[in-house]
Amino acid sequence: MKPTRFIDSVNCAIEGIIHTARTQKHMRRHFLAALFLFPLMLLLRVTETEFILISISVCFVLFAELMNTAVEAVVDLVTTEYHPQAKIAKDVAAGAVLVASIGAAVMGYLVLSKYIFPIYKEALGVVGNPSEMGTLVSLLTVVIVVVILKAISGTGTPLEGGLPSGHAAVAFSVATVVSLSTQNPLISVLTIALAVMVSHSRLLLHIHSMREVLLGAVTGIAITLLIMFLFRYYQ
Ligand SMILES: Nc1ncnc2c1ncn2[C@@H]1O[C@H](COP(=O)(O)OP(=O)(O)OP(=O)(O)O)[C@@H](O)[C@H]1O
Repeated sequence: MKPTRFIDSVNCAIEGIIHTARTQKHMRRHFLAALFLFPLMLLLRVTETEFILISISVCFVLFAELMNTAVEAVVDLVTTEYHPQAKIAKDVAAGAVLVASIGAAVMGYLVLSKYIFPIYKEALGVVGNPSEMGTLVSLLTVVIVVVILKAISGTGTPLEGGLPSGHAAVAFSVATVVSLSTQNPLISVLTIALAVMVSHSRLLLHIHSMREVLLGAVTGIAITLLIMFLFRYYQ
């Protein structure tokens, strides 16, 4: 039935949002990101203007996702068969979400990096610069531990597949070493982005599952930090 009262219209709008959150995993991720972001902004004591800028970016992403879901519903109503025009409509709507998300990520970076980077730099300083020997030993240890874990789990071959992902372990180990060597948060973020891309490629190639990649990343980071600590302690 068509709503006649204002309260009914608001109810319908909220139902639309709930439907989107229930059916679209991206919307749930956007909501989770927002849930994490708002307390973080309060914790970091961002200025009022910065709070407004990030809030607008977050609303814009949610808005784009709602529009994307509406376009998908209308297209599916018209046809569930493959149609080039249907593809264009859905792809353009998805493009809108992508543009809004990139905008929000850039805004988040510009605003939050100046609060987070000094804390991150301090954390890197706690572990300190790795020595050449420490770097070699940590990389070698990561490879050995990965092979042992693969043997224990009885999955994959030493160089491909299985638990954990060796590529993810080495990529994150290298990212950790580079982060500690440079003590530069921006370079650290960039190398971590590269490590994430290496790990993601293993998922795309269906060589590893998410669990294997995550365990690989944790193994790479944990072992590298441990070896760096040990070298610092005994030198
Ligand atoms: N009827 C169709 N005709 C042609 N291509 C289609 C059709 N339906 C979906 N597609 C293609 O599949 C993609 C995903 O569409 P789908 O309806 O599955 O949305 P979704 O999985 O919810 O995606 P999104 O991540 O964008 O929300 C579209 O971007 C489009 O390229």
